[in-house]
Amino acid sequence: MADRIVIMGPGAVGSYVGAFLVQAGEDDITFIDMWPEHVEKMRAEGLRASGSQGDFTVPVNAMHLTDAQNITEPFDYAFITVKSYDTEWATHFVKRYVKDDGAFVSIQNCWNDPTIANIVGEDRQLGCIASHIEVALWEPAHVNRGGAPGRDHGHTVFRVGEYTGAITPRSEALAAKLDHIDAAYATDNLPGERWAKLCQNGMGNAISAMSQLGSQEMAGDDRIRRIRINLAKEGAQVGLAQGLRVVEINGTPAEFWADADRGDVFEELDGKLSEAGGRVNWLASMAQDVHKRRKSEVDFMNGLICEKGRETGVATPYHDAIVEAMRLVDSKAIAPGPENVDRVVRAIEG
Ligand SMILES: CC(C)(CO)C(=O)C(=O)O
Repeated sequence: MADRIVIMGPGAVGSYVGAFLVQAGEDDITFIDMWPEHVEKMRAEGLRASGSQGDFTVPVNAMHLTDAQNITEPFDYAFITVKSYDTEWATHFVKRYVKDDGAFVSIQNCWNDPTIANIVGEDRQLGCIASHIEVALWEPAHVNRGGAPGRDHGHTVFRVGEYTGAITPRSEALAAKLDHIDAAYATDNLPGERWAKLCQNGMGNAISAMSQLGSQEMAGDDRIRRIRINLAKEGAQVGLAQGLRVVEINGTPAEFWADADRGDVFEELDGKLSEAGGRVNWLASMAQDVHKRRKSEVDFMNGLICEKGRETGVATPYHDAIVEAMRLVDSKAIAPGPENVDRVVRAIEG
């Protein structure tokens, strides 16, 4: 069925998803964004998607925030794709343009589903995890995917779940739309999926952001691998302590990460990480933000793991140190660079 979909805040993920949905030609897609040059260039030249899945440009309907007042026909879906710290106002802003029975889909990192559900109602909220999509918007109107397509190696990238839990015709229909881009499924386990992605981001994004090292450089550095294993261990322990059905984190069960203090488990995880540099030396989204001198999502990512750790009585010293260092980067008190890895090591290990 053709739906009217608005993509609210098309950064890298929103632009990538939107470009493919426009190309698929089944739905009517509108982009609303706060970056004037992005909107202007999309209007003038179309939206280009390049990288591991080919290179194409599609004409798109792109609007500045100030144009939205002219929207007359309400949308069936709003895909919320802004950074976490913009979720609240962006949801309020777009809500008036969505049908009363329309739905809101968080295609974001972190765990913004409760924030959106509080604004629109639980029964109108869905979350979509984009697992290992690896996309970047380095210039207006051009999104690039560095990561290998998940479908090629049995990995499901898009996981769509209702806030209220059960798989529904709506979550299945959305998964079918996203399956045009890469492998997708509907899930009845949004919190467990979210937490696994949070751990995946929590173990990589901030360390990449503060050091400005890419995925291959991080895979080749034994200190960074040790930090990352401990970050994943803490994240997995906190997720399991909350009673979540945490799905695999980077292809490995959460219980295994949680057990990383055992020497043999640590060795196995270390071996896996040393081989997981990826197809290109990729900068995680938080590293892209720091590079662009934008605010990071650290409080919504590692900060959330610390907060839930305190609630469940699980110690999170690595995440605490990461949050502290990233706040210094965010406030420009320290510059990003590889020396910040030593700062984190010193803060934890003395
Ligand atoms: C895990 C990773 C690095 C790729 O999907 C990501 O989600 C991000 O860059 O935020």
